[in-house]
Amino acid sequence: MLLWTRGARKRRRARNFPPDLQEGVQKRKGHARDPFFVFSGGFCSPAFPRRDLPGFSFGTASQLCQGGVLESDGRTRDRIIIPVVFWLLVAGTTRLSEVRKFLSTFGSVFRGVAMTISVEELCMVLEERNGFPLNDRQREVVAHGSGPLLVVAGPGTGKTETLVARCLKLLCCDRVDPRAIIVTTFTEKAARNLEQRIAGHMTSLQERFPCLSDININRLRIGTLHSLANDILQEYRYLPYRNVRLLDEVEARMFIRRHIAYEVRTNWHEIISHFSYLLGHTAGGFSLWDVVRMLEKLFNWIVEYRVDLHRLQGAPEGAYRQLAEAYSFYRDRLEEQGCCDFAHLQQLFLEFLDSPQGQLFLGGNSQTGDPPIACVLVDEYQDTNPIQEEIYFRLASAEPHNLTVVGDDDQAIYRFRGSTVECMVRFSQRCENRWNVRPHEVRLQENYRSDQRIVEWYGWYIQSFNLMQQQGVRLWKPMMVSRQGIRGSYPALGFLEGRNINDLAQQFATFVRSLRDQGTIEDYSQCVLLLRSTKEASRAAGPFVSALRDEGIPVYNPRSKAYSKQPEVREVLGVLVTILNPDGTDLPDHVRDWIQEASRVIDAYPDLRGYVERSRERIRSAEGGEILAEDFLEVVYRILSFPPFLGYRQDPVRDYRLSKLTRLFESFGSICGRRLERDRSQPSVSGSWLRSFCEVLGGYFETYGVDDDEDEEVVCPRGSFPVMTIHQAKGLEFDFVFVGRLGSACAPRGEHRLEAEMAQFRREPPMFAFRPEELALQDDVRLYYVAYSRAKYALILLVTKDQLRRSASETVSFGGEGGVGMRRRFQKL
Ligand SMILES: Nc1ncnc2c1ncn2[C@@H]1O[C@H](COP(=O)(O)OP(=O)(O)OP(=O)(O)O)[C@@H](O)[C@H]1O
Repeated sequence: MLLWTRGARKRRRARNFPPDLQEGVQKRKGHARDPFFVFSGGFCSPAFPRRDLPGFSFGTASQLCQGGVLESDGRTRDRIIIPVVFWLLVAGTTRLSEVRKFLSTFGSVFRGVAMTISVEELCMVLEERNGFPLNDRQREVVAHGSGPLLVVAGPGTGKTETLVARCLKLLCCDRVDPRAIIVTTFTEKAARNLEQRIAGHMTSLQERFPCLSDININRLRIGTLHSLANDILQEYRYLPYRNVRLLDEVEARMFIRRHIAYEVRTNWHEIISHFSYLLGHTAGGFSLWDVVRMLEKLFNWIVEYRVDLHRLQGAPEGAYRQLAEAYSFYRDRLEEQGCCDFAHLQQLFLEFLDSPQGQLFLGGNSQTGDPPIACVLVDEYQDTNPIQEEIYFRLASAEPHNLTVVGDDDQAIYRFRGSTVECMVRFSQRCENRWNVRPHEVRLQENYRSDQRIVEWYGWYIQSFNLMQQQGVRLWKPMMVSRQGIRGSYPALGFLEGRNINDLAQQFATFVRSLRDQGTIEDYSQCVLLLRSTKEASRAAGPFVSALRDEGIPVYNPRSKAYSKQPEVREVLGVLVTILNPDGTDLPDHVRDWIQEASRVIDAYPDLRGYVERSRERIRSAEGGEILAEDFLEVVYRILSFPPFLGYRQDPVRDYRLSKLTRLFESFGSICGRRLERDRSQPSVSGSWLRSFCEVLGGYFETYGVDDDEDEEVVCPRGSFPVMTIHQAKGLEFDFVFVGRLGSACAPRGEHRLEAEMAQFRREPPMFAFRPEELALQDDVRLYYVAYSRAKYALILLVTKDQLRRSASETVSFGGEGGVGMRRRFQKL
């Protein structure tokens, strides 16, 4: 259906229409005929050849109605709605508000206008694409109308798929403007995954229902809360965020080291002695990097847990008052240097939401055509922190508070990064207190991942702890059921028992080998070994990794913290220092090692050697204090342009490592400067710059350990056996899951003590307070719960005899009944 008007009077009226229609009017201005309004969806049949009309703009009736829910059969649409709208336009009632009023009044009578599809039609297309129908609970989430919604989704219950379907329902059935929807999740990788799934489904939906073809999902606001906050603050050119450089994690640490750590060590040392528990040791002798680690945690905590600074300043204990001073000092330095870290980005975003610009963002901006924020969808809500919780509540502050949160409180394992499960556990209470609305709650309980015996085991496991039954620890859930129908010919729950760790590792490697030799698995990447730490040290993954390698099984262990030990990394570092300090004077031992490794490649590759010699000569012959032509990063890029580094870049793993190194160099350069100056007394670049280069980068590797980057698309390369931390395996699934290093004591760690201690300073204290020991146990139980729920066909525990002997008291990994209960349920292999 096509509507058009003639003459200037009508054209003036057209200004009342949404911007994209106006644009169409403008485009047609110079044409012989006067403007066309082409309404897609309900106003034109699906077969209408819209793409054949270049220069025309298309609008939908729901854009007119601003996202009202409108559905109808074609007859109602063609015979009643369209003629009446046509009549309204011809009769001169082209005021948008009147057309809207008509549509919303009669839309409900006729069940709307068919530029939308029904939830059934949506689910049908999703089912065709996925190969499975959504279950009733999942449909309930998808079909939920308005108001807050809490989805408690156990492992493998398809929560991501359900969230994707709900987002599509808002777009296709409710016709909410994509710009009015915010979708967030915990990591960039997960955000991209959501985006891809939505885009994939949307393509099929648009092919099937051409009336949806005007939906542009590129306009969806989808990402992590950090990335969205950054984009929105820039888009709105929020004054306090203009010309501000966002520091990434590495830069923020280097910033603290350069600008704050020394001050704290000299002026505010009570902080260091009081909070030394954050470093895992209590004795003195802290390096500057130790202080950085401590301050990073404290400053983030202050911002993310919304500490009341006045209360902290007024505390009787000196350490608290000093902390308040040090924090203010840090904030001032950030401001002075025009920088912002991730925690303060959230703080700024919260302030923005209260500003007039923020109100425009939330309430809609008629000038830019941005609609009001209508729906907020949050995945992995269990990993939220209090400042993020506040942001979500502000984003959804307009009635009817369309805030959908999805997560599993039992899989909250990121307290050490500042997340707290309390946001999820108290969500309903918070909605009631704040909005006087009780959210609709849906519990997804059908598991599509694991054998029923595995599902029963981890369901029992988490409930077997009295502590987990206490109020405020976890949400109530029904027992999960497995819908996968997986049943292997081998035990779903088994354990391997070794005389000692080396014997256990050997048994494990032989068992893995036999799985493949007997054809139970086709590829080692169908399995995984999950550990708390995958460092290849004797107390962590070392014995298992060696045993696998001895069996000839290739191992994939990207989080071994061995990044700085990789030859290509050390060679680049060594070549760089060889150039910058030609005489090799005043260098710490670890840097001498780099140089030694580099000398081998410099000797072996003439082009590289030529460049190194020329550069050294330039530095030697420069005047003291002279600024050199090439800055530090230019030298790095030149080094990488010569063999062997050029060749290394053909190998994806080495290429990742070198890219990561250049990112680290860039971070260092942005904080400590890139310009190279000839030292006044030595034939090298400035001694102080060189010292900070060696200390900062060398110290960084040592303090934080650096992991290899992982290929984001490939969980584990085919042919290799993955060894992963439990954190790393979150969200993944494997046919055979081995869990090792069980039963480690759950002593409270820094984050637990900090949370318990600092709760008194929070603007909004937690609803339920726990002791550090309780928090530690809860976290460890959740960690093993995540590990156990990754298994599809078989879960195999790796235990030593000694562990089993002690296991009556070591319930943390075996459940409330200890090893006795575990042995009853698991079969010895
Ligand atoms: N209704 C369904 N019928 C069959 N399979 C389903 C259904 N819903 C989801 N699945 C499948 O279940 C598996 C688990 O889904 P998904 O990865 O979204 O789980 P999850 O809830 O995010 O798990 P976790 O919390 O453990 O990461 C996926 O392979 C998904 O395709």
